[in-house]
Amino acid sequence: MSLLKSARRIVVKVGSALVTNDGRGLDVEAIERWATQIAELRQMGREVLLVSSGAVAEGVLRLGWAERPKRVFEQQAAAAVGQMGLVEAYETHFRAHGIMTAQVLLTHANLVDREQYLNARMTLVELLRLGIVPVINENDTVVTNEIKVGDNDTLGALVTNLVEADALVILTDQRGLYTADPRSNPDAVFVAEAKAGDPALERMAGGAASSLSKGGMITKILAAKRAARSGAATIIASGREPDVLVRLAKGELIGTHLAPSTSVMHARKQWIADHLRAAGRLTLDAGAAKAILERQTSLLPVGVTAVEGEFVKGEVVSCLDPEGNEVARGLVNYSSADARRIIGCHTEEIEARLGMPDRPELIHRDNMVVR
Ligand SMILES: Nc1ncnc2c1ncn2[C@@H]1O[C@H](COP(=O)(O)OP(=O)(O)O)[C@@H](O)[C@H]1O
Ligand SMILES: N[C@@H](CCC(=O)OP(=O)(O)O)C(=O)O
Repeated sequence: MSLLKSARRIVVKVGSALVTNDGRGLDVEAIERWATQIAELRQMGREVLLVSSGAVAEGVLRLGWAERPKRVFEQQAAAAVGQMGLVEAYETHFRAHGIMTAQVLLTHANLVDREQYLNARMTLVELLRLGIVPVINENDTVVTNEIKVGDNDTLGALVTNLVEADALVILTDQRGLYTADPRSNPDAVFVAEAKAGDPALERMAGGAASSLSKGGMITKILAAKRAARSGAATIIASGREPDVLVRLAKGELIGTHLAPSTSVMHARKQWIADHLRAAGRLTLDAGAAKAILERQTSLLPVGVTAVEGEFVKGEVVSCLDPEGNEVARGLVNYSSADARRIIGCHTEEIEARLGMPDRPELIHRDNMVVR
């Protein structure tokens, strides 16, 4: 049975190629169809948030450029132009069903700052309570390559976790996941059901098919793995399949269904796991890495052999085993300068090194997510 049948709160993500009719211009008929389907979902008692790509692709078209520009400031200009087209189209077509839309542009920085994260969550939940469909995109105009989420499959998963949605539906230009990219492998076999997070899926999925899109199938598979941590199911399906959302919600099996595992991460730990970049890195000795992996213990300074990067207390840092593999991430109790002074120390030596008593752990287990 479709994983959407019992989902009450749903994030729907639509990709650039779909939204812009393969780069020919905003596909207003497709937008009209999705609005009609989402209106019907709402009548079925479901809450829907829409994550829409297409700002850059539409902007490129409106500006008369031949292809997606390489330079960041040109992409940002295109996004600002194209986003106008997106919101206008969504607002018009949802209004025809008596539904208001709200534009929400998010950045990675908004989602890692705890206060902004909680604010974004409250705002989105309030919009849903008011019966509004939030239309979400990355705020491309203000983010640079280094600090952006980068693709809307990942943004869709972050939003799913943020609002604790039950399901993420990724609509794209393929039926779903195949064992290899069907464009270049005619023998590829369709995958109807799998477990989100299964590493075999990552080996099947390739990159984006055209310069219009960013992610490809791999970001969709990784998005499913990310969304599964908060217990959400992911469905990858064709946005061109007639009535796809409504049929899924009624229980029909369409597309690839990726079920979450049964263990769900606590919301606060989820927020830590959804930091896409760590502010610094701690290298652990073999004993500390093992204790964290096997017993989920706190990280004490005595088990750390090196500190890389500059960070302040409370930032997210990555913990590496002696071979350099990430074993955990967590909120650090010390700045990088203080951490460098106490690594290798036993707890009773910390006070002497720093001149004052402080927390015994570098990262407390409650603030740590084991990979
Ligand atoms: N294993 C796979 N199964 C299906 N599609 C794949 C696979 N590997 C790569 N792809 C490609 O991913 C594309 C969809 O991703 P993308 O172009 O980023 O779309 P969107 O704009 O919807 O995010 C497909 O058109 C397909 O060519
Ligand atoms: N924020 C960008 C998203 C680009 C993107 O992720 O595209 P896609 O891989 O088609 O979902 C835009 O609106 O153009």
